[in-house]
Amino acid sequence: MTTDFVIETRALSKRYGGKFALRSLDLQVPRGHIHAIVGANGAGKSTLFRILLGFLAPSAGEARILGRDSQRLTPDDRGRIGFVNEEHTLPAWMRVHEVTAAQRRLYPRWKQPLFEEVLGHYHVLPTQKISELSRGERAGLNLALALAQGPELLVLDEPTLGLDVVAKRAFLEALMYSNTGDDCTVIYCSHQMDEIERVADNLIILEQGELRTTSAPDEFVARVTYWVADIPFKGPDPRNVPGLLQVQRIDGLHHYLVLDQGEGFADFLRAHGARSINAMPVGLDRAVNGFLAKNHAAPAAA
Ligand SMILES: Nc1ncnc2c1ncn2[C@@H]1O[C@H](COP(=O)(O)OP(=O)(O)OP(=O)(O)O)[C@@H](O)[C@H]1O
Repeated sequence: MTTDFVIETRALSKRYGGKFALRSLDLQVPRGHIHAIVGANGAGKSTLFRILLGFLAPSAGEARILGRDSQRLTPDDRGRIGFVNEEHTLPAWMRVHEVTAAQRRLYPRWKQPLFEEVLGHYHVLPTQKISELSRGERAGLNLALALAQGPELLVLDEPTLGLDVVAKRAFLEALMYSNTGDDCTVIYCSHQMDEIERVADNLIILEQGELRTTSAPDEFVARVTYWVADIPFKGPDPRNVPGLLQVQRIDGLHHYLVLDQGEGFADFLRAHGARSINAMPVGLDRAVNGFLAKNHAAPAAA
C-alpha cells in the first residue's frame, strides 16, 4: 500500500459492451493540492470517479483511494472522502438546518466554523427548504457540507456546471479557502479552463480513457505556442509540420498552434518561405482544447 498517493490506479480498464471508457490507466495523484482532470466529452472522467468511489466495478486492473481498494471501501473509509457532483442532490423537502444537523451527527470530524465560513459566501437562510434554493446556492451548500466533514479527499465532478459567474466565483473562493491548510486533497473534473487556471495546482489530461499528461497548468501552457506567418502559396504540408495541433489560414496568413516547439519552429517556417513570423503565448483554454482537438479531426492535407 502506498500512502503518498490519494489516488492510484494500475492498468485500470472499464469497458461498456464493446466500448472502452478507460484503457489501462496508470494514474497517481499525490496527497495535497488541487488536481484538475480534463478531457473531451466521453474521455472517461466520470467513469473514473465512479470506480474510485466504489459505485462501479472495473473491467480490469485496480483502483486505490486513500490507500484502499476502491471496491472494498468501509463506511469509515467513505467518511474520509467528500463527493460533490453536478446534480447537487439533497432531499428537497428538508430545511437547510435539518440537513446540516443530520450531517453533523454523521461525521465525527464535523467542522462547524468551516461550514459557516463556506456557506457564508451565499445568502442561504437555515430555515429555507432545499427545494427553494437556487442551483448556485445548492452547489454552495453541497460544498460546505462536503468540506465540513473534514474529508482527506474531496472529489468534485463538474461542480460548477450551470452556475453563473458570481456563484462560480463564490464556489471557487470557498474551495480555495478550504485548501489553504493543504490537509484536504481536492480532485476535480471540469470543462472550464478559466476555473482550472485559477485553482488547480496539477492538470491531468485524459483522452479516450487514456492518460495523456500530468503537469502544473502553467507548465502545460508553456508547451503550446501560437505562430502567425506570412507564407506565400499553400505553405508546408500540414503532415510535415512538427508538433502541429491546429492550422488555419486567415486573411492570407498561416496560423499554427504547435506543441513542444522552440525557436527551431521559426527556422522551419522560414525554410518554407515565411516572410514575417510572430510567436504568441496562449492561455490554458486554447492549449488544452488545441491538444484535445488534435485527435478529433486531423488537419486536411495541403
Ligand atoms: N452506463 C454506460 N453504458 C454504456 N456506455 C457508457 C456508460 N457510461 C459511460 N459510457 C461511455 O463511456 C465513455 C466515458 O464516459 P464518461 O461519462 O466517463 O465520460 P466523461 O469524460 O465524464 O464525459 P463528459 O465530459 O461528457 O461528462 C463514453 O464513451 C460513454 O458513452
